[in-house]
Amino acid sequence: MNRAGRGLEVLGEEADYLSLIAQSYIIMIYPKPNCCEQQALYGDQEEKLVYEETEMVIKKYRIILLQDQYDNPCHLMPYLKEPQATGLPEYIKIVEVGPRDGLQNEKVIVPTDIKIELINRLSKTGLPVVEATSFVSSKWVPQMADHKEVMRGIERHPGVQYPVLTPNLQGFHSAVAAGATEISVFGAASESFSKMNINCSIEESIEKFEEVAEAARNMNIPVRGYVSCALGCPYEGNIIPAKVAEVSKRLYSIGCYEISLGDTIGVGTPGSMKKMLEAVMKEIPLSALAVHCHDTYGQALANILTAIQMGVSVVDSSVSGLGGCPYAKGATGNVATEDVLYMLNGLGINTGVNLYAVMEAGNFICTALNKKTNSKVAQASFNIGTIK
Ligand SMILES: CC(C)(COP(=O)([O-])OP(=O)([O-])OC[C@H]1O[C@@H](n2cnc3c(N)ncnc32)[C@H](O)[C@@H]1OP(=O)([O-])[O-])[C@@H](O)C(=O)NCCC(=O)NCCSC(=O)C[C@@](C)(O)CC(=O)[O-]
Repeated sequence: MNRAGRGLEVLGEEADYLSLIAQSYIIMIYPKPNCCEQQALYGDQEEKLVYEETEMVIKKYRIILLQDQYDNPCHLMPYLKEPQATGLPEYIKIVEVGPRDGLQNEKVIVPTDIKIELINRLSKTGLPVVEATSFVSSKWVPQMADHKEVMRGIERHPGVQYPVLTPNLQGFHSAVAAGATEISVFGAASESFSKMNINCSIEESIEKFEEVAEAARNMNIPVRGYVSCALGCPYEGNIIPAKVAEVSKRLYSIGCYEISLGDTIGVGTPGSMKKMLEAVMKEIPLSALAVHCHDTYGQALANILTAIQMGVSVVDSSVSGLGGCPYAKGATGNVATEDVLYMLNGLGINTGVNLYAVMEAGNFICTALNKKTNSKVAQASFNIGTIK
């Protein structure tokens, strides 16, 4: 069977797509990946063949066939529709941060097997990135002390990246030894927050990140960079957009392929998001920007919409809206992945993620933590009985 040929037919016809499913292959369409995703995905010769044959014909997407990866292929259907002419990005990459940012703030230590099961469930939803844990000091963040066991215990799905936080070389080496293939450094646009969070000034932090980035580059490990307090700081209040732009530029210049702008305490509004992004976009290509919103003041979705209207196409979110930062008092959860997906689905924007499967993963972790979901979408779905 010419699998590549069938893949091309599928783009035009849903019927062909379904017949492909019937042959137990599932088609996934991604925007063109960065090189690291390619490495992860193209270990298999057949997949490589598919890529090479289809890329000539389809400019915007690449196609990969994965055998029986998902229980429910229906979530892939929206890929097949023509994107709406809204001026918004056609595809948005969702970076799921629940297992790290979501759980790091839980007061009671979450058993390692629950963390692993959560990551495994999220991996089956079509999410391209699931941030797994952080290699930080267990004295500072006891909840992440089982980072090695988590990294060793998870099932790695093709096409899914599992980045981990590493504040310094010590964390980097432990992460690599535990099998990490992507890492994130995390700085801040606020001196006070930097000191409270990672016990050093912004300048000192960038020196440490530079060492990490160099070590990572030597091992072909991609590095993502966070800039916390991009829209406000729990200690200093307002942060000027120029400072966010300056720190973002530094992180980009040391080799971070993506800069995630964190509204750490969820104080931003569409107005401040716009001003901050305008400043950052002068220094960094739009394609390298992500937004990471907390929902403390209920502004997260509005802020994300503002960012995507400005062309940002990477959004961090956390299943069930779990989260907070141990060094940002009062910060509530991250924006819920379910709510972001619901909004993006409504805008006709592809994410490749199955909302229903994410809600089920959310139900799993909320049951394990004995807490109610913070996702409005999951709450509404439970209320009307679409999930038991
Ligand atoms: C950064 C450090 C480690 C500096 O901590 P330090 O105390 O300044 O480090 P140190 O170099 O002086 O070493 C002191 C001890 O820490 C150990 N140590 C040193 N480094 C590591 C490491 N990597 N992993 C494990 N252990 C480490 C080191 O071995 C030593 O152990 P001891 O000899 O006392 O037994 C500390 O401040 C820390 O762990 N902070 C935690 C920060 C954190 O995880 N914050 C939450 C994540 S950031 C966030 O949530 C925001 C974000 C990303 O989501 C975006 C947003 O919303 O804005």
